[in-house]
Amino acid sequence: MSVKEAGSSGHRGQAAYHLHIYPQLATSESQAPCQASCRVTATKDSTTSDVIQDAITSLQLDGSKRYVLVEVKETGGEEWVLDANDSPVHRVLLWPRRAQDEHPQEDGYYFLLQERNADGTIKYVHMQLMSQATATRRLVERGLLPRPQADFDDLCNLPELTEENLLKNLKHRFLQQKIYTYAGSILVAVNPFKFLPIYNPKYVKMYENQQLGKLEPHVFALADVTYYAMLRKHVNQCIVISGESGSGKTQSTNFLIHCLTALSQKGYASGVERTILGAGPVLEVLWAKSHLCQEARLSSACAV
Ligand SMILES: Nc1ncnc2c1ncn2[C@@H]1O[C@H](COP(=O)(O)OP(=O)(O)OP(=O)(O)O)[C@@H](O)[C@H]1O
Repeated sequence: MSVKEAGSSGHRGQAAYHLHIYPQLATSESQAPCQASCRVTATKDSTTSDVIQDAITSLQLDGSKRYVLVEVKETGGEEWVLDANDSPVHRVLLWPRRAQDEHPQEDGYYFLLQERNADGTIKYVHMQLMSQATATRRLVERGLLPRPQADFDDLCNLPELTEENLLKNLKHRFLQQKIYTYAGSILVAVNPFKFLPIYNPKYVKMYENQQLGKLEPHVFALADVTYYAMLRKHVNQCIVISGESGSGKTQSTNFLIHCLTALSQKGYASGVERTILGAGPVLEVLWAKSHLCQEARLSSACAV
């Protein structure tokens, strides 16, 4: 992140800007890098020394040590050590417009706060990691590696399949109101507990006769491939819906039936859907009674 105009509250009535500064320092004992970042308010007249001083205060760093401010430009991985009298705000105003707004550090254009050694050279931490990251970035820029993707609509495409990555991906998508994610031909649904406007006839039409995975994951896509597989192969199809209590199985069944009846009727105002949905609870009871096993509560069936 870089700079954000903060109105005219700066020194001497000048426009003030927020500079985002990422410390790249090693703590003396563990040599683990310091992670926090800070936001410093500066004007065009603020020098690098002023900004470093504010960052030291904000990050509660050891003021007896010497620090440098390094401007990082993503393009080409350029890094520039600022002189004590340079104006960091002036540097930022030369960045592309989009880079001047707040953005994640991985999008480039930011400041690093690094420590100087006694001889004036910069004390680099995690050189290996940094050069690895720079090398990867350059390979991406040259098109030799795929661009890192923000989220994956199919969990099978995760670069590293770990529980943490999987949950992170589901959460990232959920926060963008993308409640459905594929895992191959399996559809994972995260219960939003609120109505989302993604179940109207427009969506039935959009997913009709489309290959699974071509469009954004959706329960209608599953209904559609099942319906057309039945028509093509003349074989009964089965959709298994599983999840803990309250996860949205009944709701998903209703959406599936809604889509299946719409596809079979080619009209959306049919009474068939209401009849099938109305029969659901009765079918569930019959199913549970005919399967007198311990898991009866967890099982239900609906034949259309
Ligand atoms: N896709 C969805 N969109 C909006 N709300 C949903 C969705 N799925 C589930 N819900 C909400 O979650 C509630 C619980 O869902 P549902 O009754 O389908 O769970 P269930 O898995 O069938 O539970 P149980 O196993 O206890 O019968 C619903 O009443 C509904 O409010």
